[in-house]
Amino acid sequence: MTGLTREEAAGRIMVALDYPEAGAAKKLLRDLEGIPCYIKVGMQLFYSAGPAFIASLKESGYRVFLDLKMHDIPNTVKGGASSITKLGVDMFNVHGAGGKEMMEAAMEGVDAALAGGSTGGYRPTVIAVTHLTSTSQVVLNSEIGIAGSVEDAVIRYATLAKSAGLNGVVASPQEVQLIKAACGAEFKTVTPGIRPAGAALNDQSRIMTPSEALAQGTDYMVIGRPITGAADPRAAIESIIEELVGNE
Ligand SMILES: O=C(O)c1cc(=O)[nH]c(=O)n1[C@@H]1O[C@H](COP(=O)(O)O)[C@@H](O)[C@H]1O
Repeated sequence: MTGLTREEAAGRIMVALDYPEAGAAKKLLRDLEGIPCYIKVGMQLFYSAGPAFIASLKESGYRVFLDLKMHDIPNTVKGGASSITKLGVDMFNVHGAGGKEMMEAAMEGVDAALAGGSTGGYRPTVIAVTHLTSTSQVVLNSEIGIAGSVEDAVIRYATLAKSAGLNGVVASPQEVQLIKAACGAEFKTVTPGIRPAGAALNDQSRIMTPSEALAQGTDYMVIGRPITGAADPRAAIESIIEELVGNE
């Protein structure tokens, strides 16, 4: 196997900008200047800073994953997907729990936006959340009421997402190999629940270290607090890149 270059390693990292407003997020971006990572904007920042912040990220040349986890009736998700596509993001997500028709509607929304021509024909990668990485086996069975293993439940959503025409899923790195086996190597895996050795778990449950996740074959690892909560965020991401370099 060939090792990753520093640039390739950085490109596998999606930094989660979980901040209350644009100013704090921009400070982090200044700290990370020159590192070619992917940027994830979630609901906290998007509900506050909105499309203007996405536009500023794109103008700065970042690849952007807009993580709004849509989960609604098909018609509403179709409209949401259309609006998101017009923002020109590189990736967005829906909840697999919305079902196949809802996921198909998301793809129709993308097509409708592209047909309108407002994105210059750029097609975003659409992925489905399987089971949140904060969900443990016990919570899945006892609280949510889904019987069986987390792995089986994740694979069910992944195969459903694939059959709906989506490009991949969000899951824990612990399920990557099963997803690739069930859905093919080209089906993207985006994995939060990444914790460098010794880092605080916070509210995550199904976790792995960056190098363990890479060894599973994950395409992208979403990392928030281990970088954004560090005293020196640039040193934190550099140390993760270092861990990944040469390790594919
Ligand atoms: O869709 C996501 O990005 C997501 C799905 C999931 O199952 N678990 C999960 O943690 N996330 C997101 O990934 C990020 C993880 O952040 P940290 O736990 O701070 O590394 C957060 O922005 C979450 O919203």
